[in-house]
Amino acid sequence: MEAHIRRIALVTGGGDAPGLNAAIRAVVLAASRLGWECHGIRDGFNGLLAPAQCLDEPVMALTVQSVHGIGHLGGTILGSTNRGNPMRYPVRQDDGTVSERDRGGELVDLFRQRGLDALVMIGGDGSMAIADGLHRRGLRVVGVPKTIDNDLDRTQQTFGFDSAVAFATECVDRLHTTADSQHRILVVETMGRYAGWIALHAGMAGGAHAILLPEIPFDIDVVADAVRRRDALGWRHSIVVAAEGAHPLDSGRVVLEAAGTGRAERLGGIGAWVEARLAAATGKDCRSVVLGHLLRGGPPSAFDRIVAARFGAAAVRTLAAGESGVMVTLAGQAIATVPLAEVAGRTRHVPLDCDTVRTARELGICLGDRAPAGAGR
Ligand SMILES: Nc1ncnc2c1ncn2[C@@H]1O[C@H](COP(=O)(O)OP(=O)(O)OP(=O)(O)O)[C@@H](O)[C@H]1O
Ligand SMILES: O=P(O)(O)OC[C@H]1O[C@](O)(CO)[C@@H](O)[C@@H]1O
Ligand SMILES: [Mg+2]
Repeated sequence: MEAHIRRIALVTGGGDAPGLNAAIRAVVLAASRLGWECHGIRDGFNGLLAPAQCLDEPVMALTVQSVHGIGHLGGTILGSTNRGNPMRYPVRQDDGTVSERDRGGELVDLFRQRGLDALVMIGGDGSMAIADGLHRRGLRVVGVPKTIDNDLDRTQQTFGFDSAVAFATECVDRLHTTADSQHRILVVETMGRYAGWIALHAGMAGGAHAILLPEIPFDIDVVADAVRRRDALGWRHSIVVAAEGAHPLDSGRVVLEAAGTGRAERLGGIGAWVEARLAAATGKDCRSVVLGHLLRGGPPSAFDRIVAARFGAAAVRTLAAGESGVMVTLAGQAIATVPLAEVAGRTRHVPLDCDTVRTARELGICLGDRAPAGAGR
C-alpha cells in the first residue's frame, strides 16, 4: 500500500548509544531516495515541546549532505534526553514543585502543523512506549531499537550493545594484568539497570571469575568463597564484573538517586559495596572501578554500524509499505517488525536457562548463587 509520505521526522530518545548517527544517516539516505524530506527533532521531543530550551535550531532539516560522514561517530547529532516523556512531561509549577502533564495530543498536533507525515523513533523500551502512545493518538510511527543495555524485548539485539561490550571487555582485559601483578581483587561495575547483558557478555569475554547480574541476587559469601578457592590454587587475583542493578539476596539495588517526577531512579555503587565486603571477608586488597558512561561513548563497532544502518533503512521501507505502530527487529539474520504494543515498556532480562549463563557455570564462573558442585576455578 502506498503511504503518501512527503516529510518525516526523526527522534532519538533515552540514553544515547553508539550507532545512533549510523541509524539517522541510513534513514535519511533511504528516505531521500524516495523523495521524502527528513526533519530531526532535537533533544528527544524537546525540539517541539520546549524549543526555547534547545541551544541549536529545535527542528533541523536532515539532508544527504548533513548526514555525510556521521556513520562512524558516537552520540547523536540530534541530542537526546531520558527526562522528557511527552505523556508524562515534567512541568515546573509556580511554587517550584514539578508535576507531570500529558502533552501527547499537543505533540501530535505539532507534527500535523509542520506537515510531518510520519515519525521514526529511535530509542529503548521507554521510547517504544512513547512511540506506541503517539501511534494510538493517530501518528504514523515506526520504532528503531537501540540501547547499550540490550534489554528491549522481541529483538535479538539492539545496536549500541556490541560497542559497549567491546569496550567493557577491553577494560576487563586491562584490569587482569594489574590485578594479577598486585594479587588483588578488582571489581568492575557496568551499566545495566535491570538486565545484566553487558556484565554477562563482557565478563565472559574478558575472563572474569565472578559475574553478578540483576537477574541473580547474590550471596557475597559465595563470591568470597570463589576468591578463596582461587587463592588456594595459587591464583592470587580475581576479577568480579557486577551490573549496576546487581544486588545481594537480602537487600535491594544500590540507588544513587530515587525516581522522581519525570525521571527514573539512578543506580550506582554496587561495585564499591562488593569491594568493601570482599576485602573484609577475604582480607585481600580490593579495588573497584565504575565504567558508567564510558560504555555509552565512543564510536560504534562495525556490527553496530551495520545493524543501525539495516534498522534505519528498514524503518523507511516499513513506512513506505504503509505499516505503522511497529518496531523493526533483528530476527536471526533477517529484519522483521513487531507491534510496538508488544515491546512498549517491557524489559528483556537475561534468561537464567540461556546457553551463555549455562556456559558461564560450566566454565566455573561464580554467578553469586549456590552453583552446582565443582564450580570455581
Ligand atoms: N523522544 C523522547 N523525548 C523525551 N524523552 C524521552 C524520549 N524517549 C525516551 N524518553 C525518556 O527516556 C526514558 C528512557 O527511554 P528509553 O528506555 O528509550 O532509553 P534507554 O535507551 O533504554 O535508556 P535509559 O532507559 O537508560 O534512559 C523514557 O522513559 C522517557 O522518560
Ligand atoms: O545516567 P543516565 O544518563 O541518566 O542513565 C543511566 C542509565 O542509562 C543506561 O545506560 C541505558 O542507556 C542504563 O544502564 C543506566 O542506568
Ligand atoms: Mg530503558
